[in-house]
Amino acid sequence: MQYRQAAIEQFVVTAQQMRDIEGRIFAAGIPVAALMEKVAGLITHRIMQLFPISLSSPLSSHRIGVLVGPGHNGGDALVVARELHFRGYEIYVYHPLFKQKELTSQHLKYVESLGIPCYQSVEKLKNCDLFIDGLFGFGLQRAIAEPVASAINIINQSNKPVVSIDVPSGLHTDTGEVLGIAIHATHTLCLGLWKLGLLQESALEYLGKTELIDFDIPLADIKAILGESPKIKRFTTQVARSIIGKEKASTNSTLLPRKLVTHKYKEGRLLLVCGSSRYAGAAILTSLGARASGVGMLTVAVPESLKHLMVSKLPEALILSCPETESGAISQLLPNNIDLNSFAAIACGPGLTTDAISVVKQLLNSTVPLILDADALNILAQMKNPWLEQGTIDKTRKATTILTPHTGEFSRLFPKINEKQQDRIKAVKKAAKQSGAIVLLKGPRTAIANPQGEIWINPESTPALARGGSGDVLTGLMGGLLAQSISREIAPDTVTALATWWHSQAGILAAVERTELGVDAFTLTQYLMRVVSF
Ligand SMILES: NC(=O)C1=CN([C@@H]2O[C@H](COP(=O)(O)OP(=O)(O)OC[C@H]3O[C@@H](n4cnc5c(N)ncnc54)[C@H](O)[C@@H]3O)[C@@H](O)[C@H]2O)[C@H](O)CC1
Ligand SMILES: [K+]
Repeated sequence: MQYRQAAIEQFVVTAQQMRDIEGRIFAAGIPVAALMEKVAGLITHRIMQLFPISLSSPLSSHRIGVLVGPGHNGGDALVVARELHFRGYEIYVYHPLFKQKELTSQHLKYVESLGIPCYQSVEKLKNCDLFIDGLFGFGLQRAIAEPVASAINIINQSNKPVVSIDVPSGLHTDTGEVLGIAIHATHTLCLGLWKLGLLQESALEYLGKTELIDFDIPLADIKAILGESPKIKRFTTQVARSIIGKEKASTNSTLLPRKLVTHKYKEGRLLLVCGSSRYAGAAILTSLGARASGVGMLTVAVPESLKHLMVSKLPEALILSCPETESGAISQLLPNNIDLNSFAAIACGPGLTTDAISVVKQLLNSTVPLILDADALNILAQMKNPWLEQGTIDKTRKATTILTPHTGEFSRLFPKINEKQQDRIKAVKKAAKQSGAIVLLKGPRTAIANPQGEIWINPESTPALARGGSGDVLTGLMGGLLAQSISREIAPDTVTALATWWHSQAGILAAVERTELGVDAFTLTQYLMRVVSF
């Protein structure tokens, strides 16, 4: 059971893939009506848990308005309506005039025969305490028109809780965009497998709390459509656990478990290149992020004016003081006797300013796994070179390159890939293929793509992280994990996703304990240690 649950939670499907998977189980013999009964039974059970009839409050406080569309989403909703009716809830049905699918119209007929009031005007449901949205699921094909659009508007204005079945009606199942108007759900019960649209930024404000209702689709049928190793996956805590490995030390002192016999050079050598006299804090935050990763040896290259500050903040780190420009940026990367290729990984960018051009050029010519963030990305975007155009950055460098832009940096790096229009997941996939790098596109649902088209999505985060400095912490943390992963043979895109997961879990934990206002970047670095003992 454990294994199934962990696997199921990772999968992500488009509407077509869901249709194909369900087509297989129907072809294998389960009647559509039987599956609908099973699914709707699971939904009913969950709704009764979420909204129990408490004996103390009169039944009338459990008036439930059920919104029924013409397809099987509506069919689900009618079965739920019927079952809640038998369990004492007061049910009212709204079913706009549509040509209904056969099974749906049969269920409507039976619901009416039970004396459950069914209306074609949503006004009649205005005294309900709760709504169940069964208007459209993954069969939505076009923008929602009248009269359903007005009905949805009335429901949204009612400020009553709404439980959406499968997908909030009006959201595109794959891109998450709003087709005309969409239900603002307080809960979304996604059926069977997570729909891609629910992981898209544009959908987030419509979802409410999301959960998956597993209706026992055989794994073989899922893999027959998605493949043995699906291209798009959710990076869940179970995935993090599986990467960290069962042999985790019980002390959980580091995220990547260590052998009893080890030494600092075996736990990774990381070089950070960051900071400027204008942005000294970025160098500190990046270094604190790296420290939290448990990396064995940390070297930080900063402009000479920051050396003493950095030594005082990070006594354990080797601080390299570099010559600086008039503006206080690093002008020359390192004293000659430092071999860049002696590091397991390099991370560069936070607080660099765009004056540090020669630094980025020098790092690009190293043959070491390299993370470029912040101003290193802006410098890369300004450079007239083939790095980003011919899918060559990894081949030219003969080492992994990881780019970690937020939306603004992304559009400067990849101006032709306008991720605002299309879905961000498609955009980051294109960018990775076009550049040959691993590309992480930051956001409330950060997506990480490798050049082979495989994508990790971070399914859980917190608005508390939308603050200056939290990206610097991520860069340091990611660099530290990358440096340690080389000896553990964990793929760099997986390490990137692991760092993202760790960073957001720390943010979530900090927000719970200190509210979303209490998660400044320095505090975040302190919570990173708290996550490992999960
Ligand atoms: N496939 C199954 O048997 C199961 C599906 N599950 C549930 O059913 C829906 C998917 O059902 P489907 O009938 O394919 O489509 P919808 O109910 O999502 O859409 C309704 C129907 O409406 C038409 N339509 C599309 N867009 C519009 C529009 N803008 N305006 C008016 N009408 C529109 C179109 O013809 C659609 O067919 C899935 O989400 C689940 O809820 C069960 O869970 C499992 C069995
Ligand atoms: K729905």
